[in-house]
Amino acid sequence: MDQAQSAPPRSDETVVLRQVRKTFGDQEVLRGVDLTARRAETTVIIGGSGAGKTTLLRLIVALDRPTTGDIFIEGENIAKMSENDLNRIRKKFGMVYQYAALLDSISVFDNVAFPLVEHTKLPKKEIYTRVMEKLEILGLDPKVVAPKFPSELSGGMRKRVGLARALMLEPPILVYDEPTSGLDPLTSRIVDDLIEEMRERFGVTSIVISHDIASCFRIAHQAVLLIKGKVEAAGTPDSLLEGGNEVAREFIKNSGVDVHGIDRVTRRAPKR
Ligand SMILES: Nc1ncnc2c1ncn2[C@@H]1O[C@H](COP(=O)(O)OP(=O)(O)OP(=O)(O)O)[C@@H](O)[C@H]1O
Repeated sequence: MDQAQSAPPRSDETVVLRQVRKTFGDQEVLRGVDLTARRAETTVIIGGSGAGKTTLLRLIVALDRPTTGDIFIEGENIAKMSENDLNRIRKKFGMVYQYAALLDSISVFDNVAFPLVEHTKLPKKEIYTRVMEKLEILGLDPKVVAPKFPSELSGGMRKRVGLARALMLEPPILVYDEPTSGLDPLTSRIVDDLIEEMRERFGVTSIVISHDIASCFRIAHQAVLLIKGKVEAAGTPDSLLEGGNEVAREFIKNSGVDVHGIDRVTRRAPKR
C-alpha cells in the first residue's frame, strides 16, 4: 500500500473507499473498489446491471460490511465498527429511493415526520413545525400537501416529499438510488435540479446511483464507472467521454444519449 492509500482521508473527503471487496458465497461482487466522494460535490456511480452498484451503496450507508478493505465516513473507518457505532454513522445518511418509496397508507405529513418520530424525542408541536418547514423549503404548499396521501401527488411532487423526509435529520450525506428511474424526461430534469439545489443550499455531499447518462452529465462533479465490481474509470463526465479509457467512452456512447447538448453542473464550481 502506498502512502496516499494508508494516509487518513482529508477533511473534504466525506466518503472514502479503499480496496473494498465484497463476496457472497463464492461470488466476488466487489473486487477492490477505490472511491472518494468529496464534500458538497455530487458523485454519480454508473454501470451496467449486476456491476455491484447496489452492493456498493449498502456498504457505504453501513447496511452491510465489506469482506475486506476500508470505508471512511467523515474520517471514521467503519469497516470493523461495533453495531452501536454503526447506528450513529447511519444517521449521517439521508436515503432517497427509487419512486420515492413513500408509505402509501399514511399521509404526506406522517411520511415526512417519520424520521423525527423514530429517532428523536421532540414534542409533537416541534415536529409539526419542522415538517411544515421542510415541505415549504422543497417548494410544496405545506397546508395543501401535508394531509394528502402519496398516491394523490404527481411523480415530481412525490420525489420532493421523499427528499423532505431524507432531509429531516439534516444529514451531511444524501444517497440517491436510481432517482430518475421510470420518470419521464421532464420530471427527470426536475429531480436533477432538486439534487443540485439540495447540494447548493445545504452543502450536502451527494452520492447517486444511476442508469441515466443524461442525468449523470447534468449533475455529476464526478462520475464513477463500475464494471464487474471494479472502478473502470472516474472523473468528470467529460473526462470519461473524452479521456483515454475506451471502455468508458463506449459505455457512454452505447447509452445512445447525445451528451453534447446537456447543461453540466460542473461548470459551476462547488462551494467549499
Ligand atoms: N445478498 C446477496 N446475496 C447473494 N448475492 C448477492 C447479494 N446481493 C447482491 N448479490 C449479487 O451481486 C451481484 C451484483 O448485484 P447488485 O445488485 O449490487 O448490482 P447492481 O449494479 O446494483 O445491478 P442493477 O443495476 O441491476 O440493480 C449480482 O450478481 C447479485 O446477484
